[in-house]
Amino acid sequence: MKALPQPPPLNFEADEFALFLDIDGTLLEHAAHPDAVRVDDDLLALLQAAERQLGGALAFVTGRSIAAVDRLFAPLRLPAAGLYGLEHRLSANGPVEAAGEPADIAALAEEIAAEFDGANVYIERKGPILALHTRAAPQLLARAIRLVEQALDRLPPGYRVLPGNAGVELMPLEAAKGAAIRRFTELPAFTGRRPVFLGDDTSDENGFQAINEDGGIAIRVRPQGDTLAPYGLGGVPEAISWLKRCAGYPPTKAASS
Ligand SMILES: O=P(O)(O)OC[C@H]1O[C@H](O[C@H]2O[C@H](CO)[C@@H](O)[C@H](O)[C@H]2O)[C@H](O)[C@@H](O)[C@@H]1O
Ligand SMILES: [Mg+2]
Repeated sequence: MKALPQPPPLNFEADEFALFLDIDGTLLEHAAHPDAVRVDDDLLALLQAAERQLGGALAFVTGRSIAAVDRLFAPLRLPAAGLYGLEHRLSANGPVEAAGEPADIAALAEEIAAEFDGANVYIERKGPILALHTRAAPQLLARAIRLVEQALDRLPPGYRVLPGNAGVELMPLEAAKGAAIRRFTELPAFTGRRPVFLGDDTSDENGFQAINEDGGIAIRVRPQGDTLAPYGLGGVPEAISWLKRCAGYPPTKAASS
């Protein structure tokens, strides 16, 4: 694959951009368990500065639940689309439109937990989405994917399986980051701005597609294989550095006084 060019630095203060951020693999390095990632004070301060400069046009767009995002980034709260857009919080202090766990997904979660009893596989129950994490037991990835694919045949229509490098997720068809981003771009705080989306994963490609169609800037972090994003950044440190340049962070003494 041809190396992607780096995105040009943007001026977040220019009232021109709306920023959408994936979390894992984009802002945070991966860890063996979803709860093992850490948000440091520097990242929090960067996000706060960016939110201010963008006039509030900043949102997380993630596969995590919004409750999990809030725990991670406390005390910072941002507008967020969680569960690939099945959950929304349209403004920083607004209510969360949460998604519950259907009975058939609850039953499947119990069944799969029994299958992997004693194995180092983390089963994350996220309302209508079931994620099996095998990062700590890579030899079990193929079995996890097989189990979820077999389960798909027994579920009512409307679900799909999204295999990854370190796990597999079963999710409703309407869970898609592109639609999640577009929900924000219709809001007063975001509308009329050029959307910019940073993501690192297959599940972000649908977001890149929407961003491309809407004249925005799509950036894939640690690009591997095909991507719809025209720009790339080498990894989490490069993504953070680029965001810092765009936000002029940390501020120089003259700028902050
Ligand atoms: O859309 P994202 O913000 O990138 O979230 C995607 C998933 O992130 C989390 O899982 C991933 O990160 C974990 C921590 O590094 C890692 O242990 C796991 O293997 C990864 O899949 C989160 O737990 C999921 O719910 C998100 O869907
Ligand atoms: Mg990610």
